[in-house]
Amino acid sequence: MPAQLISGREIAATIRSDLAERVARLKADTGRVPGLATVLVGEDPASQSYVRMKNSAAKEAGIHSEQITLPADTPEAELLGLVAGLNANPDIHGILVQLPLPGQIDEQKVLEAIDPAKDVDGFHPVNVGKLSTGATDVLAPCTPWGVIQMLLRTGNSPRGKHCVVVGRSNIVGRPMASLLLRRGEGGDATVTVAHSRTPDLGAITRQADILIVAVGRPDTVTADMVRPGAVVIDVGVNRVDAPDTDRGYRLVGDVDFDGVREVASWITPVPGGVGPMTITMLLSNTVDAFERSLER
Ligand SMILES: Nc1nc(=O)c2c([nH]1)NC[C@@H]1CN(c3ccc(C(=O)N[C@@H](CCC(=O)O)C(=O)O)cc3)C=[N+]21
Repeated sequence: MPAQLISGREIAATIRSDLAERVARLKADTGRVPGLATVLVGEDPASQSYVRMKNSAAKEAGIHSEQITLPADTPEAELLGLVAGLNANPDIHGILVQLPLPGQIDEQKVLEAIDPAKDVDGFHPVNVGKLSTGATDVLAPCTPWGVIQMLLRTGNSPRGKHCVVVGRSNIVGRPMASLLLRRGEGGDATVTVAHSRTPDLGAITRQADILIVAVGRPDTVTADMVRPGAVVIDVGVNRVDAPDTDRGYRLVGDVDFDGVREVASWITPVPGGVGPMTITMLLSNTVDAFERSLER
């Protein structure tokens, strides 16, 4: 029997409608709404489309959303100045600087300039440090946080399971491992982290009850690398040429979907899997950041 699909699109829609209700209630109670600022430097088409999707999703949930677009040759100092202004802006509770940034800008410096309380990406070293020391009152990076929600909402709690994470990036692999290791709901897993340079990757991935793949290369995981009955989460979003389509490309994940779906018990599609959850958890983090700002 082929694997059941984990529809990120459906789970995201449920969470977004809950968020919209939460925002409406907060607005009735406080007269204010959460505010999100997205900053895009340059004109990379994929980044433009992600930022557009983030803004429209925010507006649909009733979140105030501002998009700031700067030219590709913006000096680092100017971007740092913009971030300082957003840090001081009482109508903005979440700041997202779209990555990657152009070469003249030191990404780490920009991420460190964002007020940790407004860091809805969860990339500031203070938030990274808190998460990796097990804090639960922290803004968690959107993609791995979305993966946790997908697991919980399909009855696939990671508690007591062997989770294998393939990929060690700061935006997915490392925070994914931290979340799975945390005490409490969504955590309590046994975690192995592997990556593209792991020799005999299949020997590791075949041990997984839950296999999470975030490498950024199509066909990184094939059917022979998956234990029958495993849950497979595909974080990859790769554009591959497809001259016969309108857009000229097709999106595929890091997992050989057609092969692996015959072996796994559950699997996420691409598109319609983790991607929509990433955007949803950004909204969720923005509402959380707003609520915490009210408590201060
Ligand atoms: N500061 C920062 N934060 C990010 O969260 C961030 C970033 N920079 N840079 C780039 C990556 C990538 N990312 C995605 C978000 C949504 C989809 C998504 O919704 N994908 C749809 C399809 C979209 C399409 O059709 O192109 C899907 O998978 O169904 C994908 C990728 C966020 N990122």
